[in-house]
Amino acid sequence: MSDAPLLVIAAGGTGGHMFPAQALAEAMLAKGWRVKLSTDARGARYTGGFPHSVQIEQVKSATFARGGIAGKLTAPFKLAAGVLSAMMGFRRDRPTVVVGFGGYPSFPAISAAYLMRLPRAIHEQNGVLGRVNQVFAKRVDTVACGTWPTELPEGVEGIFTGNPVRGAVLDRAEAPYISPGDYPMSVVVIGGSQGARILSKVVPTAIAALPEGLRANLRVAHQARDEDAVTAQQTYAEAGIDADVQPFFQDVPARFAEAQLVISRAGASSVADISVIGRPSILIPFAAATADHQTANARGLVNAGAAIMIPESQLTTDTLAANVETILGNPDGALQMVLAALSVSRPDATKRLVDIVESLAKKSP
Ligand SMILES: CC(=O)N[C@H]1[C@@H](OP(=O)(O)OP(=O)(O)OC[C@H]2O[C@@H](n3ccc(=O)[nH]c3=O)[C@H](O)[C@@H]2O)O[C@H](CO)[C@@H](O)[C@@H]1O
Repeated sequence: MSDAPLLVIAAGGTGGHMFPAQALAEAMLAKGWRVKLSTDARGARYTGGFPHSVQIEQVKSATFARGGIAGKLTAPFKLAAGVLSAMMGFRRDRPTVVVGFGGYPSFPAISAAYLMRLPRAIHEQNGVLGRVNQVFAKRVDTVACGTWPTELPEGVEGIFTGNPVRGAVLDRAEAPYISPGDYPMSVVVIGGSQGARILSKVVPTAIAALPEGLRANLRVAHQARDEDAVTAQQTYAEAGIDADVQPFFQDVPARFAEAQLVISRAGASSVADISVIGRPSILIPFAAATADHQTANARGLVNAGAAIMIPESQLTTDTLAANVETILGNPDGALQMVLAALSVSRPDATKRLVDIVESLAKKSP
């Protein structure tokens, strides 16, 4: 067996937890470390992009949030079995450092690391700790935060690392910005990985309601769910707006780079992409997100003066149209928003995470 140091990454559930985990895995392999990933069946769906040399271990994950009464009753036993199995694995593998990225599948490995006093950290992507990260915030050496500020329990000091972003986003970090003016301009509308119904309802009518002079200059790229696409496209067409409506844009980084304005949900990665490329934005947090974490995600950009936040409850054609006009009607203000977004961005989030792992490794017995 190689005597290279071993990083165990524990993550799961959704892509939101898995993508930053993948970024760290790639960076540590490049540093000559071995990497193991501990996840569950749901998380395993997002492992396609992980390098082949990452050994993937599937754990049985248990959550109190699903599975009805039977699920709630058996969850503690499943969790305990998972922790025991992780401890046996750690006795064999002797990890140098363990890092959790949230989600229930990260519970067994971080618990085992805590019980065995192994150097350990968690990374939280959102501005509010998820349930599992909440449990461990006081029981790890380092709490790394993808969003800043993050609401942390009293006595816990987080480190702002940022959320790792894709290479295609980094390639366009600080892309030159053409301030709004009397020429063709581009607006990008995205609703997170699944698209957002409410944006398809309100954004096309708001754009259609803009003053003629402004509207005539706009091209819109709008991510819409299949069931909303036809109506959205029609509304744009009737208002004479050149709109490209798709269920998912593969080239969001390139489109952001060309955009004068982004209208978006406030998922952690969307916010990170907007910050790193540096674009003015109107953020509409998903009101039903756990602990309203999307509002917390938006706060950094809003406080810096880089974004306008519209709560879902206040999202109407009129409020949105007024805010779009405010941004696109003020070239200097739009440029200030770009600079503000860049001032709070963390394009080096992966490197900051690597630094944390390397400094924890010094504590390894
Ligand atoms: C509904 C919900 O609960 N969403 C959660 C989910 O976000 P969800 O996965 O929806 O969204 P994120 O904003 O974190 O990530 C979306 C990513 O997809 C990209 N993109 C989007 C649209 C498109 O057409 N093409 C494209 O490439 C964005 O640029 C971004 O990089 O996990 C995040 C991280 O825990 C949370 O912050 C979100 O609250």
